[in-house]
Amino acid sequence: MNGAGNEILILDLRGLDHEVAPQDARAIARAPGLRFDQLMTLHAPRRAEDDAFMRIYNIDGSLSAACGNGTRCVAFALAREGKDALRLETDAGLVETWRLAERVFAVDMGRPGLEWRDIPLAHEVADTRSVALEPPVAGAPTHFSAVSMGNPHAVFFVADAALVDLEALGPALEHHPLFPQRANISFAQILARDDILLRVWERGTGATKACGSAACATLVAAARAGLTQRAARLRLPGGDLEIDWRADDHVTMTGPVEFEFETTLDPRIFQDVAA
Ligand SMILES: N[C@@H](CCC[C@H](N)C(=O)O)C(=O)O
Repeated sequence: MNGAGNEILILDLRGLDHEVAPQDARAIARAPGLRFDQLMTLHAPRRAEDDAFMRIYNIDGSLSAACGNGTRCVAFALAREGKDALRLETDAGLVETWRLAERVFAVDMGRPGLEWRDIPLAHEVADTRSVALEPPVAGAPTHFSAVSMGNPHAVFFVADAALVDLEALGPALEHHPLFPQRANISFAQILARDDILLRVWERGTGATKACGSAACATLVAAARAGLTQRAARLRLPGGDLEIDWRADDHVTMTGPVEFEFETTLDPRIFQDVAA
């Protein structure tokens, strides 16, 4: 499936007692015809009130605790079972989803983490709204805003997002010593007080057409800096997301999903990797 162009592979393990190891996620990422930005595994719920537990893997096999676009894709997959509103548990806690139209879903992404330990950053900073990039990275802005949406985000405000060399700056910033758990890197251009252009380098995956949690983190960072209102359209290369930082401090993300194809996994993809 894809959510605003962010490519998501959902592996439904609800009937099985099986965990996907990082090397399995990497093997699936390399299997012919199975490209993804994130692999979402669905598991039986651990609490009676939830619909499923889900894990989120990047291309490099690393785990994330949040994936906004993937969560909308899971919501669409489970809507085929007649559930238009869901409670999904992740390693970061509960996310709730609801359907607004045939292929449009909203996700309550929870409260942003704004303390330096929440992100986490490598050392204490007084104000996560403007963190000095030390040591500096050639070609990158000198300051960024740090936000956790359950996963770590660094948001750089730039005058022209199209001019950013994402392939060069993305890896250097993802692995910057300020981020002990690495970070998702966003370059945001403010178009209006309710309109933001965004390009994202995702931790563990690379440049993607969209990143829902980055869109949420960017809106929070922009509103904290007084650059926008608390609700805005985020324009990403793969499509638009509507983000609302609500008065109760939760962030709601709304956007499209597309179903691409369904298949079963050929176990030989794991043997190939072992060999
Ligand atoms: N594409 C996702 C974010 C996926 C996780 C991220 N790469 C991380 O490691 O935190 C989204 O839509 O939020």
